[in-house]
Amino acid sequence: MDGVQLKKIRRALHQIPELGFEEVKTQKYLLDRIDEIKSDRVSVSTWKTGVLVHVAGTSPKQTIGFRSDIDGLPITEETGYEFQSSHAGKMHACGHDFHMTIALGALKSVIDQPVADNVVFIFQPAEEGPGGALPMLESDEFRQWKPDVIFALHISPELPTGTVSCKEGLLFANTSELFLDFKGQGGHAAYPHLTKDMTVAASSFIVQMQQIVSRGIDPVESAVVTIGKMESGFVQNAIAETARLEGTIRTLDPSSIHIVKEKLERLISGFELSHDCTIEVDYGANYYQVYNDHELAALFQETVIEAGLEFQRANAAMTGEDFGYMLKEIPGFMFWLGVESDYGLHSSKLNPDEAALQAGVKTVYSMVQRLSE
Ligand SMILES: CC(=O)N[C@@H](CCC[C@H](N)C(=O)O)C(=O)O
Repeated sequence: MDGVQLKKIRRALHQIPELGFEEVKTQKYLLDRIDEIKSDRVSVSTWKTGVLVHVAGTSPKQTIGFRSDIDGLPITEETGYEFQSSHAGKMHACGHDFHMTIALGALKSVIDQPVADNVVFIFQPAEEGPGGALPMLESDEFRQWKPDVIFALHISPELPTGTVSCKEGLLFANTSELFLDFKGQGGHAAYPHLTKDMTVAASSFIVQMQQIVSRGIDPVESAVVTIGKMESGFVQNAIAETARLEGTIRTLDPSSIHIVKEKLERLISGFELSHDCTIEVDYGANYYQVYNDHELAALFQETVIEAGLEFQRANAAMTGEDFGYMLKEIPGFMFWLGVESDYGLHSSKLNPDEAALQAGVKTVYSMVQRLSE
């Protein structure tokens, strides 16, 4: 596919972002495009809102998997693009429109220029939440074409367009979502002494919880606790009886996440006592770390450089990815692809450079060819 075709696909996908397991239009769009390019060596299957495409190799010894996530985020787009999201309050703010486009481009390359091994393209729902990788991995649809080796990409706004970045070992963190529901006695704004103000309790909790990482985790380990959303109250002159905090916990060491949770629960008990309230905690979706296979990451670096693409060694990041579950079971790796955006991932103004699409397709196809030698 040339740059113009890739751009067209990316823009069409960009307009229809859907949340986890609601990717109905996205699935249809993918199936329509796959239908246009498929040959008699191609078999297609669906799992929930996801899609799997198997391309039979010319003399297969193994199956190579490439996975793309397909969901968007509950963010209101502010890019001002003429092709901006047509779904109010939803946006491809994490680049999954790029990931899908690159997967379709690489699929077309594998169909047009066949390789010896079987290749399966996996379009996986619900990466942002509640997590599609683990249930998909366990599904019959996935198991029928289970790859022997698997890889995936993520766009990187911080890297120059087309630069590929990877490392062996740990790439992404262990994660746990965090939802906290505070409940106490609300009342009139003029009578605070007769209430248990949940806005004050939740605000104070956010401040206190900063010490979990700074004083509870070994400084040579890394951890993050972020609250991304806070809700409380209904009107300016009433004291809120409920408050809700939504956030995420990230750690580089899988065991540290339990330490953070244990300290959080102690803090909750203390707050329930001191603020005379109840606090319910829910850890939502938990993702296992993305750990790249050493040999495959080295082979990938060699392949990228030989293909004439720019390569930069990556550092581990506190981002999370449910692709970690696939890597726990199947050897493989994940890599970053530079898209040089003025705004970062999960920004309402994320504006990745579409010139990276062709570099992405070339990278994926070169690695498929290399693995298939
Ligand atoms: C690459 C990326 O941005 N991934 C997301 C994964 C979200 C996991 C889950 N919803 C959580 O927040 O813990 C990320 O935020 O890192």
